[in-house]
Amino acid sequence: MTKLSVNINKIATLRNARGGNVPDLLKVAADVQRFGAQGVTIHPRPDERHIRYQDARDLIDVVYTEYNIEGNPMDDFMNLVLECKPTQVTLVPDAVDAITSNAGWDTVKHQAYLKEIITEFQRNNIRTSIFVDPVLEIIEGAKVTGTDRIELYTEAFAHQYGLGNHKAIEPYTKAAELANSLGLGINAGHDLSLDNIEFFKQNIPGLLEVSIGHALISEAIYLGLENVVCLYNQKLRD
Ligand SMILES: CC(=O)[C@@H](O)[C@H](O)COP(=O)(O)O
Ligand SMILES: NCC(=O)COP(=O)(O)O
Repeated sequence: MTKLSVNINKIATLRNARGGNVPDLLKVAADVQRFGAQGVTIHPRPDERHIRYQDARDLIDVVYTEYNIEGNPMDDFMNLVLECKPTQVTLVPDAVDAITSNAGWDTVKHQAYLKEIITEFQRNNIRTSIFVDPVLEIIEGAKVTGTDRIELYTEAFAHQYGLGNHKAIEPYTKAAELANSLGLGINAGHDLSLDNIEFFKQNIPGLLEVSIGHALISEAIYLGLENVVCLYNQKLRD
């Protein structure tokens, strides 16, 4: 069974739009777990445009499944993760002004840097995962960093699959086979959705966890919209 970790960034985006506490991020985190998610993911960004650093702290008492914090390991992020002690930290090399995560690590070029950071998190009993493209040298480089897991960056797969190009899965399958042979755990995420998740899962041996946010929250809106419009109409009847 592959674990589903729900990324709740978008709930915080919606909350921040009005400055209050609707929707309630902590309630959503509690609810997704009650509904069956095996993990909660957040990606606090330096500008706190969605998840705030205080949210990461408040979630410690709410997340009783796997708590996964993603981000670029700059000093503030490192300190936050070491304070929160989540189940897993996922290191993502995104620029401060990136709209969303848009690249995996170059695990060859940044090997010494990653090794040092990974060692620090592991010393604090935090499992590590690093965000990578499905490139064989990059997977080999990831092994040398000492990371427990990799997270396959699935944007390219999701995009191509949406265009009908099912062959786009091939580099991911090969990367997963190599990761398995090297003893690296495999996570995956970015733009996974109800449309592509089944095919992805079927083609990735040993897929331990997927973190899904943007599509899942959008799908929740669509799948809940009919119900909510009906509920309003019931209350508005003469
Ligand atoms: C690491 C990754 O793939 C991300 O998808 C991410 O956590 C989403 O971040 P945003 O919600 O800020 O786009
Ligand atoms: N690690 C990927 C993640 O948490 C969610 O990415 P997305 O589903 O919002 O694209």
